[in-house]
Amino acid sequence: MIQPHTPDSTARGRGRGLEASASVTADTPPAESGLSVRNLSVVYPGARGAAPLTAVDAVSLDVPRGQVLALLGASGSGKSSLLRAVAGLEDIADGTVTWDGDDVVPVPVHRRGFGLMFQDGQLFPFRDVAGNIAYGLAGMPRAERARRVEEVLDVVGLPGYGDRAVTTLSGGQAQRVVLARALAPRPRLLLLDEPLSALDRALREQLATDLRRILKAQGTTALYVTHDQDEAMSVADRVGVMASGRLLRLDTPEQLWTDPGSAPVARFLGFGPLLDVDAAARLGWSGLLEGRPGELLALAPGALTAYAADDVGAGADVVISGRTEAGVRVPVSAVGMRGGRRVIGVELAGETATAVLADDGAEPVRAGQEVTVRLDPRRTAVVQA
Ligand SMILES: Nc1ncnc2c1ncn2[C@@H]1O[C@H](COP(=O)(O)OP(=O)(O)OP(=O)(O)O)[C@@H](O)[C@H]1O
Repeated sequence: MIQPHTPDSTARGRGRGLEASASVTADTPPAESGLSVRNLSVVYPGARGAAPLTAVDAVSLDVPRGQVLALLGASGSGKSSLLRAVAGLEDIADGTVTWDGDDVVPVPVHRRGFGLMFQDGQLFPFRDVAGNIAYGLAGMPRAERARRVEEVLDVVGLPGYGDRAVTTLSGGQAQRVVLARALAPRPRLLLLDEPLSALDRALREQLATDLRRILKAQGTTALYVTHDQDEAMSVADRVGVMASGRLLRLDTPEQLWTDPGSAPVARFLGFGPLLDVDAAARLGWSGLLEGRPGELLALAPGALTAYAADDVGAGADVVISGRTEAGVRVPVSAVGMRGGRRVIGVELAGETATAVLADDGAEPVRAGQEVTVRLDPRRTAVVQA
């Protein structure tokens, strides 16, 4: 049975603006511990007379020691430019980057004590696994170096792989070696740019979970760039959502899901449709927007359940603001499977929404027929337009 809805149970953080939702602002003093970025901008010169391009636009954020922060955003949103600027690989047009309160901008890349891991880690093909990992440990006594190589191979789940030729590794194993190589010198900050993007989905999911475990076990401070929201949410303590060079939002995965704050962030996380008060009223759901004038009701993935049978008495009633709402009859536009469950596309307020098909014993559902959809109010959020 779905619990009675109270507006605050699904839509917290009233009145959060885009700017107010980032956890630090340009005026916040740099943190005494860990990475602090203030008002950082990266501007690329325009090619052949074109206007310069602001790839990172006045971004401020902190990564306290031992925390993992993921930057999430669509292609071209400026994530890599920000990461590269922190690494020292890109000039900054404005702003500051500090570690433990010390300015690192004048410090050359290789002296920052930051480690880097990219999508294609580019192992040296002529060195074995141990040789690749030891590469960053020059200057360490031989025996200690060998011990550290063994240690990080254990950490990434490849014990005893030191003698293997890197050309014989699978894609997943190769990226584990790349991670081991990045971790070996114990960087004070690890910068990871789409480290799993070249892998297939199943491997990506497994490695994302492993990566989080490894980074947390090592106490690694990390900035992690990805366009994959599941990856960001599984790896990071906090997730920053970027669009057009700006940091729209920075929060814990849980808080982002319960309160995305604004329409662009909600859309990027996969919420939809986003209903204004009129559309919500036509569907009988306007109670969820009570006291939130001008804002939108955002439906999270899985918010809708569809019942094919005419008699949907078996389905749970939805209680919105003390009223029991009947289901809504809508036409089916598409049928399919997702994550092993039958899902259907339904037309809702001019948008196609996905509903999970309830196992109500009905005949197979076809495009064009009508079904009843019910909303789980706990899977909604109220966001600024
Ligand atoms: N060296 C460069 N010179 C000029 N423009 C660049 C350069 N690098 C990136 N850009 C532009 O800056 C913007 C931000 O790019 P960036 O690579 O930082 O985004 P991103 O979010 O990491 O995207 P992706 O996920 O595709 O890598 C894009 O419009 C891109 O075309």
